[in-house]
Amino acid sequence: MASTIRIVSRSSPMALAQVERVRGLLHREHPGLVTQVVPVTTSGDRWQGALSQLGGKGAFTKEVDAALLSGEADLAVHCLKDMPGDRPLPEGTTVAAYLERDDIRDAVVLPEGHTPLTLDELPHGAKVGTSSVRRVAQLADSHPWLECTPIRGNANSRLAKLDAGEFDALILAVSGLHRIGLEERISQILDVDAMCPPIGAGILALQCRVDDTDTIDAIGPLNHVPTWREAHAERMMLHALQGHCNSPIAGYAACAADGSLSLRAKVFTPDGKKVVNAHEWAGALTPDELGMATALALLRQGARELIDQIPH
Ligand SMILES: NCc1[nH]cc(CCC(=O)O)c1CC(=O)O
Repeated sequence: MASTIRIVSRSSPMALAQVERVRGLLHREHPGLVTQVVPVTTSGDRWQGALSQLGGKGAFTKEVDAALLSGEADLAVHCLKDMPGDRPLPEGTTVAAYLERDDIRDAVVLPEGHTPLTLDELPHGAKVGTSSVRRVAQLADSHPWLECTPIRGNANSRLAKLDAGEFDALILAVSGLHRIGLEERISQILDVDAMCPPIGAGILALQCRVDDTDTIDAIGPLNHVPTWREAHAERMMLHALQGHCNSPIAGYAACAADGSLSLRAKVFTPDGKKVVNAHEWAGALTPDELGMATALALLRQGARELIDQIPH
């Protein structure tokens, strides 16, 4: 069993909070274990422009992967939703555990001290800060009077821009706000039917080297099986769709208490006017097979054309 585990982390408050959660779980499981944090800055953190101009995929994971593969660190903690979905993990690494899933919903946040409002109550032309093509597409259709405006940076810096008056509202993940201790900033939680979450929402994935059996053994007890099943179904669906970073894709698997697994998924046009929608139950299928079946259901309805028509 490992005596020390070095955990590579981006330096945003959310990333550091995620690492602290993993350290807490590891220390509870293995009281003698020593953990260390190895900080990195990724190109996605440095670049404030559109992610598509950065080669898009992997902007937040490239430097983290390098630290793992070079042996500078043993473990990486990723938001699953930020892991590239169109390509396999870097050769030599694996996700050896998924932590129990947090809230998958998005929330509306208003400037500090503002009276709570729902999206429906925001005035005509209100500036809503979000760069997510998934959020923009759904809002364009459901709330056409709002003006989505790009915003980048970590959640804390986005909130600072909101409080400085640059935006009238933000859309942020409920789970992320909890992780940085700012859930009291939530003005409205958006139901999954109103704002379908991204693939992998609220899931932390623990990545390590495939040959590092010490670390794999140490993190094994942290794996949450229902989350693992949901993650596999969602990720296979995303992989089979072969989206790009401008394709509004949304969806979530749900593992019920009796173990039955379902997957709902949607692909939108950027203006949200057209949507293809699938909802499949696993029955006897494995999570991967459910993901593939759901992707096929979307492709039969024209998802490929929809995705390929979007410039990227
Ligand atoms: N794109 C940044 C990011 N990556 C993961 C989360 C939230 C936590 C999660 O879903 O795991 C966030 C912040 C946000 O979208 O508000």
